[in-house]
Amino acid sequence: MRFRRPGAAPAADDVADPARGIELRGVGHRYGERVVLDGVDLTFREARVGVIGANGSGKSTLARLLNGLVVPSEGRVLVDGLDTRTQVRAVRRRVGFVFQDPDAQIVHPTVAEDVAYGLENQGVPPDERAARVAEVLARYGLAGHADHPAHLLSGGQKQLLAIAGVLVMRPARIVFDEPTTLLDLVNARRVAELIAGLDQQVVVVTHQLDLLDGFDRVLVVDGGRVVEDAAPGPAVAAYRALMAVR
Ligand SMILES: Nc1ncnc2c1ncn2[C@@H]1O[C@H](COP(=O)(O)OP(=O)(O)OP(=O)(O)O)[C@@H](O)[C@H]1O
Repeated sequence: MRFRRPGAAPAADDVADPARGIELRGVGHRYGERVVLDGVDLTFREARVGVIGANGSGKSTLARLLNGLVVPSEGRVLVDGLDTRTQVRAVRRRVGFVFQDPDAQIVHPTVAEDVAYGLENQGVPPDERAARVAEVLARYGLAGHADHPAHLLSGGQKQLLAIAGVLVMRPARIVFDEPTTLLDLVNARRVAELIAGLDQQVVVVTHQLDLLDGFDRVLVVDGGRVVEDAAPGPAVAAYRALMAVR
């Protein structure tokens, strides 16, 4: 039970409103002088959102804005009403992020330690931690690898481990930045099936267009702007048309 002094400011999570989803308001981003996103106004409430576009169009930057890995040079990004600029810790608890390269995410010597790391950071007690780690490793076929050195896993297993490390934190939303790019067809299909089965809201940046089958909404980014925002069929057609004239 938590007590609050009358009139005291509420804790960040107390004011979060999950019905608001993820909002980008008047967002622009520059790296130095270079403008990489401009005039982006979006609200994501759908369960499955895809982001596609040419290399360098700004997709990863857009993805990184969603959990505060990048703070916009202009405008605001709100997650359930929480501002990524001022409430980044609360935002990160709500939005997990899976990188293209799992080596960027795997930091601990063994598989189980790696998955436990975030929970430890959040002060989850050891018994609960062990149970949650065991559950998530079993779910993603890594139970037999719990004590193995993480860096010796195959590329596909590493990606599953990186995803397990995010899922064990139970975020309400997960952003995947090109999660299948480094994987062979079998592992890419496994990751696609895993994504399809998640209860969370999912935003996926990808060049693998069939990953978007069944998605609710797909954005096409070009030159730092969202140039199409539609169902997968029309969005992919717009992207193909755009690429055909280059
Ligand atoms: N940290 C950074 N510092 C400077 N420039 C950057 C940085 N990150 C990205 N950029 C530049 O911003 C632009 C957009 O990059 P971003 O990674 O968002 O594109 P992308 O659409 O995800 O590309 P890809 O499909 O190749 O992964 C690119 O020109 C890139 O070189």
